[in-house]
Amino acid sequence: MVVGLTGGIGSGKTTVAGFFKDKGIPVYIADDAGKRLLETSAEIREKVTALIGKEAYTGKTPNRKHIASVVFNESSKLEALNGIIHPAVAKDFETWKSEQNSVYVIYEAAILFEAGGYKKCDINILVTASKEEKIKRLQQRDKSSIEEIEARMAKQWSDEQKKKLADFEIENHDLSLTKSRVNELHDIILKRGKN
Ligand SMILES: CC(C)(COP(=O)(O)OP(=O)(O)OC[C@H]1O[C@@H](n2cnc3c(N)ncnc32)[C@H](O)[C@@H]1O)[C@@H](O)C(=O)NCCC(=O)NCCS
Ligand SMILES: Nc1ncnc2c1ncn2[C@@H]1O[C@H](COP(=O)(O)OP(=O)(O)OP(=O)(O)O)[C@@H](O)[C@H]1O
Repeated sequence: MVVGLTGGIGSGKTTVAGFFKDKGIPVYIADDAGKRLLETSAEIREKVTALIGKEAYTGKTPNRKHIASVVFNESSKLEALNGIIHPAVAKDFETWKSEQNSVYVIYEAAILFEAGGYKKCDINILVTASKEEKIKRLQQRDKSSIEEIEARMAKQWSDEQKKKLADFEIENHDLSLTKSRVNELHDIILKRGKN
């Protein structure tokens, strides 16, 4: 089974994915794969340079801050970038999945619902936190400005929209409660795998 795991920026989805990993579950992080492919695929480099301009890369190294400043302020460019990265990530995930030996794997993606990836998952989990908590965590983690954070939030669906499509929610406030919820969902997923 493929279990999709998502949540808005700063909700704590990578932290939650880490708790599943601690239980021995293979975890694929689409954000990381996207970054790796942006760096290593010559085909993607060519397409992204054509879309964003020469400033997108310094040599072969992507200038992610510059790319982000362009796409999160211009929706058509974000859509085009998604159109370049998402099919490559989907292909990479299929290869990775075929190499795993587990009742289920976790597919962690920031825009699982927005981009439609949830349709390919057997179960979908949404990680939530309040807007204030998310902003506080991101400011601490990335030293991001409120404007940068809000520009990304504006490109994502609200939790209310996502909840309609999610099978389960993990409210991520207190980390020990989050961990217990992961244990509970792990048991539920294993049971489903047996049916
Ligand atoms: C624009 C890029 C270069 C910015 O890189 P950066 O290191 O600043 O951010 P990172 O990739 O770590 O993403 C951090 C968060 O930004 C948000 N975010 C990233 N991509 C998107 C997107 N396409 N739409 C909405 N929010 C997004 C998510 O909440 C994500 O968790 C990068 O995010 C990117 O290539 N995005 C487009 C491809 C994509 O959708 N990747 C994510 C899943 S494959
Ligand atoms: N329950 C929590 N209490 C306090 N801090 C937390 C909690 N959950 C996560 N964090 C911290 O908040 C930050 C954001 O968490 P994390 O990176 O897991 O979120 P994310 O949803 O994957 O973020 P992004 O959307 O940017 O990829 C991290 O520094 C993490 O250590």
